[in-house]
Amino acid sequence: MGLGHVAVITTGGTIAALPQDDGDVKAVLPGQELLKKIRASDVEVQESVTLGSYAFTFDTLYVIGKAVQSALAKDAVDGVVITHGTDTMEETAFYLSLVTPKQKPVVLTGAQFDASHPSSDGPKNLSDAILVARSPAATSLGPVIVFAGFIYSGREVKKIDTSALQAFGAPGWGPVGRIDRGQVFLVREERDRPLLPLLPPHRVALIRLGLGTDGEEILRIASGYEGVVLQAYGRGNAHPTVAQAVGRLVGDGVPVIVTSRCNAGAVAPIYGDGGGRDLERKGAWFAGDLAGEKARILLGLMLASGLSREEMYRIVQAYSQ
Ligand SMILES: NC(=O)C[C@H](N)C(=O)O
Repeated sequence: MGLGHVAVITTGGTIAALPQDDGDVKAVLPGQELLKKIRASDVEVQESVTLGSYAFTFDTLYVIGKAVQSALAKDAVDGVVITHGTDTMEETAFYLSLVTPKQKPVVLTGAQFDASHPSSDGPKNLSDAILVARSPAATSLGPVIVFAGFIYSGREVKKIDTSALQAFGAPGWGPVGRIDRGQVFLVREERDRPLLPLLPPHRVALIRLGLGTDGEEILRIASGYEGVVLQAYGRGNAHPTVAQAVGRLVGDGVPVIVTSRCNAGAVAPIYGDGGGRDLERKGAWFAGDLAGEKARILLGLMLASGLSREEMYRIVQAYSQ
């Protein structure tokens, strides 16, 4: 491994999980135990939470964000690794990319097989992540996920498989780099986008449309929320009554962002009769190929930051491509 002092912040997940007597698999291992399996030198460990990432809340994101920023602020630290459950890792990676200045590499990793498995992927993923955290060139990528030998952008990455070792992908784009025989290869750049203050995001409704989802349903689900993200069909289309619902929400001061329930590709206002053009006419913002789960974090953080609607719109544009 190359040189450089790395802070490893542990948060639980399958990489730190073991089967318990009752059969439940739970995140239990202390941070030092994860490191023992890879004989890494020049690494400090800091435990944050010890949870499956499915149990995270926006407050957990904030706690991790603070831990990352204080680790980055230490002169002795050259890069940061966060061990994390895979279920919501893409959301934490994106949240960190919204709030973390690009000073040093920030890398998230985890495992699909728990630590009791004879060939668990955790140790390899962790040593790859440390390697990337020691690569100054990775700084400009912002927070990334390193998994199964590949490096993914925090904006693009998605968990694509519930059980395969290749748990992550960046549909439509592919990885930004890979690790091979102890070397880090980067093939793409990540553009600079506006940063937001480190805060717990506000709650935003994330509504995935299914055939027949109508405007009334949308209003019922959205009731009480400060913001709404729709995972609409294809290019960003919906039943015509959904456009009326969007008009109502926007008129009441509730921002609405349109994303797609497709795995890859951007939304765009193209169709009429309830299509994206109608949603746009009613005031919805289109988020390109940003995933709905990430648009939810972005909108929640913008609402927490108290930005004007114009500033929010500009930031959605910046993150939509
Ligand atoms: N593979 C994993 O890490 C999944 C795990 N259940 C989690 O904490 O998200």
